[in-house]
Amino acid sequence: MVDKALGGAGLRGQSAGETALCTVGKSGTGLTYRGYDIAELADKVSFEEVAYLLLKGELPDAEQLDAYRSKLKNLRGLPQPLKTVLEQIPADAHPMDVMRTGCSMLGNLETEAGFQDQADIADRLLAAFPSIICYWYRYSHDGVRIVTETEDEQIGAHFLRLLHGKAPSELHAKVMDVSLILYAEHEFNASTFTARVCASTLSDMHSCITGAIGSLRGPLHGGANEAAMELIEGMQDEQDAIATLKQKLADKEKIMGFGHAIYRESDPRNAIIKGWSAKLAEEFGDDRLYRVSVACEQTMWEEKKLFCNADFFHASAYHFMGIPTKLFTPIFVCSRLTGWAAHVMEQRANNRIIRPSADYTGPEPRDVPALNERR
Ligand SMILES: CC(=O)SCCNC(=O)CCNC(=O)[C@H](O)C(C)(C)COP(=O)(O)OP(=O)(O)OC[C@H]1O[C@@H](n2cnc3c(N)ncnc32)[C@H](O)[C@@H]1OP(=O)(O)O
Ligand SMILES: O=C([O-])CC(=O)C(=O)O
Repeated sequence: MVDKALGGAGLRGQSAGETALCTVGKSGTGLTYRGYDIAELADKVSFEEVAYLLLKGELPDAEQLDAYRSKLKNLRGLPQPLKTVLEQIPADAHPMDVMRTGCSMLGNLETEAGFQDQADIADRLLAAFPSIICYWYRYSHDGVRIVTETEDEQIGAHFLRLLHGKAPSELHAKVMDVSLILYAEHEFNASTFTARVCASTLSDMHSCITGAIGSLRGPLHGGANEAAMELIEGMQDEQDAIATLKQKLADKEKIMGFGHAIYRESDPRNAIIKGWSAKLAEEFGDDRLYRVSVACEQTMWEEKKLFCNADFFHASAYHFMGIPTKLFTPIFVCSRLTGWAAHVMEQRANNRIIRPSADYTGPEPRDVPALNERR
């Protein structure tokens, strides 16, 4: 029998294809990448190892990991025409639009000549995305042209160094690494499905990823981490959090960072990022945002049986690390690029154009009236 919540509109509960990349809501804590449980990956490996796992099929051995990290480090520079484009984008642009333009522009400069290039293009985007967003942000907000090549082994630490102009603390580097792991892959979510639909027409990698960025931008998907931050930053304390949420629920407002299309009781990524947010709050010295977040979590469960998804505690965690709210969803892009590209490759390897049918609800067949007969 179809779970009511998983039936109906939005293709909910319907299989739209096969994947060997990920399971959501099935085994272990409820999320696996190529068979490995998310909790174990977040505990034991780095984001570069997860990227390798998703893009190349297996976890790397020590030698492969070293070589992969060196390769990515060498791909962090941006071509001058791309920097010139980024310098034209105003400071008040939405950073997700910057990501979309950056990816698309790179597609003009480093076009995928054929599918034999796909793995290299994916690696290039993985290395270049933090450079694109931070180059634009630092130029448009601080007036500096940053050097995007750094010696950081890990992409999370590299991102924080580009953003803040100094090496991150060990704790911040660790949390960024875990965050990138948590966001890397999630089966047939809206943005990944966008990438696969585009791939199914045999389009190029940059087009698939550019489309996926557009889908992730919305507040019902990746944009929820920014919306969650906007919600909690106005809350003074736990009592305020409870009262605000009850009012919003009474007004039938959607609370961003809660609920999920597939999970029914919890999102396994939440407990992990929540734990790191608690540690960051302690270090930050002011735990208000953590406390109000916990009050929101309890209230939403008591009132609606709705739970925090991956985005909710990411808001406080990123804030504690000094990351501006508008860069939250671009970080998601820097991570999910791995899942998107892996899905594009998987789609290409066993492709049939994705073209579902629709249930027609329009008028019965009729004659075209002459112009002077139309009202
Ligand atoms: C990384 C990610 O992309 S995770 C998702 C991030 N998005 C958000 O956090 C946005 C807020 N959440 C939502 O809008 C939804 O929960 C979605 C988009 C994630 C899933 O949507 P759906 O699959 O349609 O949700 P679902 O079928 O479980 O909804 C059941 C009921 O709960 C309500 N509901 C679901 N989420 C919320 C919420 N966050 N706040 C208030 N009510 C909610 C729905 O309106 C629906 O009510 P109804 O039956 O009266 O219409
Ligand atoms: O799976 C979904 O629908 C949304 C989500 O959590 C993700 O993409 O990480």
